[in-house]
Amino acid sequence: MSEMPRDIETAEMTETKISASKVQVYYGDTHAIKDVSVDIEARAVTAFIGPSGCGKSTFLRCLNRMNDTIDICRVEGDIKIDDEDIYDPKVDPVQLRAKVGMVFQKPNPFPKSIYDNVAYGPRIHGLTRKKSELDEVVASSLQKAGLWNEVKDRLDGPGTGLSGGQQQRLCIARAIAVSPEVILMDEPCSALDPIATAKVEELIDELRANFTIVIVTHSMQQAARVSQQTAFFHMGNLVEVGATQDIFTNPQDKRTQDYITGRFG
Ligand SMILES: Nc1ncnc2c1ncn2[C@@H]1O[C@H](COP(=O)(O)OP(=O)(O)OP(=O)(O)O)[C@@H](O)[C@H]1O
Repeated sequence: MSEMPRDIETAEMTETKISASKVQVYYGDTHAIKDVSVDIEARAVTAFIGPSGCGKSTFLRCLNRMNDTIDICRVEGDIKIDDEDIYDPKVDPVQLRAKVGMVFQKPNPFPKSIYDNVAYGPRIHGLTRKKSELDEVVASSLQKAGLWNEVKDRLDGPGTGLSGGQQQRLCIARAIAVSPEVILMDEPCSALDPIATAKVEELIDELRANFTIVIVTHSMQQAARVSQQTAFFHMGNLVEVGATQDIFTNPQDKRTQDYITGRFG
């Protein structure tokens, strides 16, 4: 039995990795994210759910400054990762995106070999000194992504020659190869069949031991299966955030309840 006082125990269990405060996002005149504040737990999976167009992907892209690449997009407010302001002019977005990796809806391997896909990040960031070290990073990233056994005999083959589910796990291996702390996933299973989806979900569950994961999903079943924390967005507002089990069994806001019971969305 734990001897730890309850409040200390709870504080340790919910270490915050990302803290967003009063975030606004505009695309030109469109106010896409409205005053969103949320803490994202370290080494856990947080799911962003909500109806189409509610701002899930926009908010996700704020977390590694991917919105910087959209000309008409303007982000205001504070986002800190481990207490560092990621919008500080001192922060190099390229370095930030190594620390906060991203996996997209459609698997997007580079037109290169499986090996070179995974080696790409470590090479451009100069993370390894010799070929044997790079080999080791490639192998361990593919192992962590649950793909090693399927590709170890064809590392020189093209990444695009893999099945859709394998390609998505290759993209996850590519993200892992630069040792990120956070992995953002924007509907990572929407292009996959149920078996490939199950494998990626299993992988997400394993990865949360070492990474902070934020996943946008249209599937409430998926959010319930893979996440520990769920945030419900509606029309640019963050309506409710909390433990996944509480959001799905005891939502506090009528809009959350209507969404999870399928009344809209
Ligand atoms: N590049 C862009 N330029 C202009 N408006 C955009 C852009 N990207 C998103 N928006 C607008 O911002 C709002 C939020 O879109 P976003 O894609 O973040 O929602 P979402 O919840 O992820 O939607 P979905 O579930 O359909 O992917 C929408 O009104 C959308 O039209």
